[in-house]
Formats: sequence, structure tokens, C-alpha cells
Amino acid sequence: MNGRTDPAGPARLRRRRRAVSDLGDALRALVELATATEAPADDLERATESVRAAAALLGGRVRDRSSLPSTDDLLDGVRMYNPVTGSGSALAPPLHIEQAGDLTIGTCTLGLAFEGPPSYAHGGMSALLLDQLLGYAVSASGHPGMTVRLDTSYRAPVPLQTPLRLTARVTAIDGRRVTASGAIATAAEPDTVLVAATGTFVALSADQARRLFGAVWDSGSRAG
Ligand SMILES: CCCCCCCCCC(=O)SCCNC(=O)CCNC(=O)[C@H](O)C(C)(C)COP(=O)(O)OP(=O)(O)OC[C@H]1O[C@@H](n2cnc3c(N)ncnc32)[C@H](O)[C@@H]1OP(=O)(O)O
Repeated sequence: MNGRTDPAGPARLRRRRRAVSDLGDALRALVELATATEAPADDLERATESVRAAAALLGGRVRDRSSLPSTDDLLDGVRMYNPVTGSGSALAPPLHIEQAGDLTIGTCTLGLAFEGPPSYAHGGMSALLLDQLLGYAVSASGHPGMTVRLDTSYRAPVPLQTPLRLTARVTAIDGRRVTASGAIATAAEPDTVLVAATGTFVALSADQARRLFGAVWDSGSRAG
């Protein structure tokens, strides 16, 4: 039973989503502090024990890859563990996305956990952020698809601990293929492109969607 069929479900679902987000906040703070810390070994050892105890608590009941998280709703676009935008993900900055007309705008600040070259973001992180933002723009255009190509041009390093502004828009729709372009800049200098990307996205046929995601959908409808 889930939030759609259980009368007490909506309140339970809201509470669980809030708890997932709060845990995500705590985990992100933990990951950042575990990266930034210069605490003595004694404190690291004590922290390790506490983290292992917390992991044991979470491990009591887990899902596998063929099950959707009970907090998620694909039709409403709720993906709480998305590693870029998910409020429940320890890996996500998280990137906040909004749509303004045909422009998709993302904002985030990357901490030390995302460091590549000293004091700057890892290049793979920039590609990850842009893949997500371009994918969102493509989806918002009404032609969702999967990334088949992502060309990334690194023009200047992306500073950590600095508010960032990302933008993306769809530039072409050609049958099943949609092209989108985007960029990363700092919020302070939004016109100076640090990283630019162009992505190609391909819409799935019904057969492809069933082949790739059928098991997950089946488990979702069994649960709901
Ligand atoms: C609100 C929600 C926001 C969501 C944001 C999500 C962002 C994140 C997105 C992702 O990370 S998706 C995960 C990474 N991507 C993948 O795992 C996709 C892997 N690729 C595939 O599974 C297959 O390529 C796919 C099922 C998508 C398509 O297979 P097909 O066999 O149908 O493709 P096909 O080879 O027939 O090509 C279809 C069209 O795309 C073109 N194409 C394919 N690969 C290409 C490529 N690499 N570069 C350029 N064009 C390409 C190809 O030329 C052709 O163009 P035409 O229709 O004009 O003939």
C-alpha cells in the first residue's frame, strides 16, 4: 500500500519525504565536513563508529534496482534520490532547476567534496550538472529522451564554494532527436561561460521504454 491507496497515505508520504530530505541535508553536511575536516584521528575514529551505526539503522529494509523508491512519483517528476537534483541524495549538490519560458535555469554551490583541480570543481561534475540541466530542458520542451551524446567544452575552471548559475535551452528538434545547449557560469558573472555543452537526446520508442524500464514500472504498479 502507498500514498495513493492508503487513506492515511498522503500524510505518511509527506512525512517520509520530509524525513528523506532532512536525512539528505544531514548526509550532504556530513560528506562536506568529512572532506573539509582536519580533526584528529581520535575524532575520525569516533565519527566512523557513529556513521556505521547510522548505516546499520538504514540497512534494515532496502530496495533493489528493480523497485522505485516509495517516496518517488515518476508522473509528477518526483525523484528524491537523483544524484544531481535529489533532496534525499548525499551525492547531489543539489542543483535547483526552474523553467523561465524556453530557458532552463539551474543554481547550486559546489563544496569541497566536488574538488578536481585544487579549489575548483572536478570536470566530470560539470558534465553531470549539464547533462541533467540539458535533459530537463529537453523534457520541458515536451520531447523527453535519453542522452546519446554530450559534448563539453571546458573554457575556465569552475570555482568551489561559489554560487553558480547554469542555463540551457533546446536548439533543435529533428524527429526522435532533440539537441540542447547549455553553460555554467558564476552567479556573480553570469555572462562569462566557464563550461559549455551541447547534448543530443533521443526519444524512446514504446518497445525500448518497456525493454529498459518495464521491470521498474511493473514493480511500481504492483506497489500502487
Ligand atoms: C524532468 C526530467 C529530467 C531528466 C533529466 C535526465 C538527465 C539525465 C539523462 C541521462 O543521463 S540518460 C542516461 C545516459 N544515456 C543512456 O544510457 C542512453 C544509452 N543509449 C541507448 O540506450 C540508445 O542509444 C537509445 C535507446 C537511446 C536509442 O537507441 P536506438 O537504437 O533507437 O537509436 P538509433 O541508433 O536508432 O538512433 C536514433 C537517432 O539518434 C541518433 N543518434 C544515436 N546515437 C547518437 C550519438 N551518439 N550522437 C548523435 N546522434 C545519435 C541516430 O543517428 C538516430 O538519428 P535519426 O533518427 O535521425 O536516424
